[in-house]
Amino acid sequence: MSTYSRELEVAELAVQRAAILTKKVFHEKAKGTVSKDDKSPVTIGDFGAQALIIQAIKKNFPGDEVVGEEEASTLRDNHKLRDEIWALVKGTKLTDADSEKLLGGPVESVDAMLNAIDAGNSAGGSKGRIWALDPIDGTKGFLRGGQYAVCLALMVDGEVKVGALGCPNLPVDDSAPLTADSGMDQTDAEGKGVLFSAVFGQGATSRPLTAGGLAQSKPIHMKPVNDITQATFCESVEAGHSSHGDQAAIAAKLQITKPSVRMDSQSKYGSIARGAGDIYLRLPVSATYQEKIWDHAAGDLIVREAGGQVTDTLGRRLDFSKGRTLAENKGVVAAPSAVHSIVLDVVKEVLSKK
Ligand SMILES: Nc1ncnc2c1ncn2[C@@H]1O[C@H](COP(=O)(O)OS(=O)(=O)O)[C@@H](OP(=O)(O)O)[C@H]1O
Ligand SMILES: [Mg+2]
Ligand SMILES: [Mg+2]
Ligand SMILES: [Mg+2]
Repeated sequence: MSTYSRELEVAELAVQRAAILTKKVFHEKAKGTVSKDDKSPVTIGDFGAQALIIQAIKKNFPGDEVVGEEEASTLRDNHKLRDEIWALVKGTKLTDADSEKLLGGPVESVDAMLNAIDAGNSAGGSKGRIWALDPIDGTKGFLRGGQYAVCLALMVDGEVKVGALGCPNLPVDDSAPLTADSGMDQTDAEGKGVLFSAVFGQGATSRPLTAGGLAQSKPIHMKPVNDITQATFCESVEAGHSSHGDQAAIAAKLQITKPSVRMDSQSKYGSIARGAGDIYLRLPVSATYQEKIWDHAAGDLIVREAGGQVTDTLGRRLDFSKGRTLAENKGVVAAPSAVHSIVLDVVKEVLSKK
């Protein structure tokens, strides 16, 4: 057995099972959205997916810690919301009985569900085995029928070793053209949904996210960029999450002519890793915001294993060992290794003029 093969299998199945839940939530009218302290939305899908994934991790690797985005305090006070989530969580399982068994079976009770959600409270850091979990990345995209991702990564002593990204609204076909997703409902066309994964030193793969699809793994690679002016770059939908203005200035300096592709979530990392796009730029808007490790860990590994380089705007590798946030990094620049330094030089030039 190759290194981390069991962790990879558990991660992939856990992400696949969580995506069954998130798809169900999308198709139900009431998505149970509440606002968090930072005004960002969280839905019954985010809580339910976090419970299912942490349950699977704890059953298989009881000593591991989890840095998860959500926590259960609002649910302990709001029983209506809690019960809606419980109905979802207890009704979600994989169709393949052996796979379901491998995940450790269903969550036993409401209390076990709340405790699983709260077990995502690790402080992170540079020692030991710690999973980074974003049960729904791109919650706004999820709500509007755009891109979102179920994201899970294992870090060992601060380095990402395993990553899995479930993207229910991306096409399965690695060569399908990349399209902007703002405002349109891309959900649930038959055959949609891709799972990207990677193990450190073993390459990156994609396969259908659906039942049975996990056996159809194919290696993925970033597309060689021979002429950077023809490159496709992706960026966040929300202008508050990355600077569209700085990104446009960088593209203009690189003489990139194609318009940017705006999509929510780590589906940007998956999309460039399989060569559907080329470059992902995330230039900071705020001087104080620290990126969260769960928004980047799986994508960082998948892009690097597909032949890419990922750094911040100063050229430093993303450092996942600093706790729950990327406290030592500013922004993200991801591109094929062969052209990363060309892009980074222009990023620095544009930022230095501000
Ligand atoms: N101010 C600020 N700056 C940068 N990033 C922020 C900021 N606020 C939030 N977030 C995080 O952005 C996550 C979604 O990132 P995306 O690239 O998908 O953004 S976007 O929704 O398309 O704009 C989103 O992840 P989810 O909460 O999981 O959806 C947030 O963690
Ligand atoms: Mg969120
Ligand atoms: Mg996120
Ligand atoms: Mg999230």
